[in-house]
Amino acid sequence: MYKVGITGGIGSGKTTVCKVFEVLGIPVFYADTEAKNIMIGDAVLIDGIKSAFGNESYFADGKLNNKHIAGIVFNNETELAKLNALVHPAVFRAFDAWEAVVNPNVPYTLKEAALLFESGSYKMCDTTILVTAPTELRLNRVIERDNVTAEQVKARMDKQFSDVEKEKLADHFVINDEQHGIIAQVLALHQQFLSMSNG
Ligand SMILES: CC(C)(COP(=O)(O)OP(=O)(O)OC[C@H]1O[C@@H](n2cnc3c(N)ncnc32)[C@H](O)[C@@H]1O)[C@@H](O)C(=O)NCCC(=O)NCCS
Ligand SMILES: Nc1ncnc2c1ncn2[C@@H]1O[C@H](COP(=O)(O)OP(=O)(O)OP(=O)(O)O)[C@@H](O)[C@H]1O
Repeated sequence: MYKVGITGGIGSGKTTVCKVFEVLGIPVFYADTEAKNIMIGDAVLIDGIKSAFGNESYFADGKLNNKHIAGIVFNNETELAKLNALVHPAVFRAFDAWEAVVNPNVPYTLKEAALLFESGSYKMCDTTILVTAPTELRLNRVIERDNVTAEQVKARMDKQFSDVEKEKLADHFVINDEQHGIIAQVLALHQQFLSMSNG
């Protein structure tokens, strides 16, 4: 099945863009959401996370203490590498399992991942989309959405490839600023992917 990877820096709007593809009937695998599901469902991973970041990584009811983990990893490269090494292989496996049961009649699938390029998982996709927006707009979107500080968002931006680095690796682009509408851009890409997946 033809596989499209989609990524973009924090707050670029990749999830919002994926929702438009979903309206067109395209199944989307959300790697960030899946990562969170696995982190509360996989006993081996839970143990690994507790030994790396402490028992307070989980609340008594089993929910993930995102703030606790984020506070450690986004301020320390080594700790972030540790978390990525624990979580990313499990997400790759979850994607393979998802793909094996997806409706075989769909023309293509989308894999949404914040770290598509950083993790190397773009190499498993047939083509890629990069969603971009100016840094200031991304910052403001995330501050509003997550009720966090600019410094917290910048700490995550610093741990991701810059848009310049990502642009070198991406095949297609969606500009999600205040001047460009995303719907027309998605429709145009959809037409291209339909012809690619048929050919
Ligand atoms: C540290 C955690 C618990 C913080 O949870 P929180 O709810 O605050 O953030 P959430 O997961 O919704 O991510 C929001 C955004 O933060 C950025 N981000 C998340 N993880 C990472 C990472 N490992 N490196 C760089 N940026 C990241 C992305 O832009 C992402 O879209 C969580 O992000 C996590 O478990 N990350 C590790 C898994 C991962 O790498 N996920 C991303 C790709 S699979
Ligand atoms: N074109 C737009 N117009 C208005 N609001 C938007 C637009 N695109 C995204 N947003 C808003 O900006 C915020 C960030 O968008 P979204 O969650 O899609 O980004 P993301 O790239 O998936 O972020 P993250 O990397 O944090 O997961 C959301 O609250 C979303 O509703």
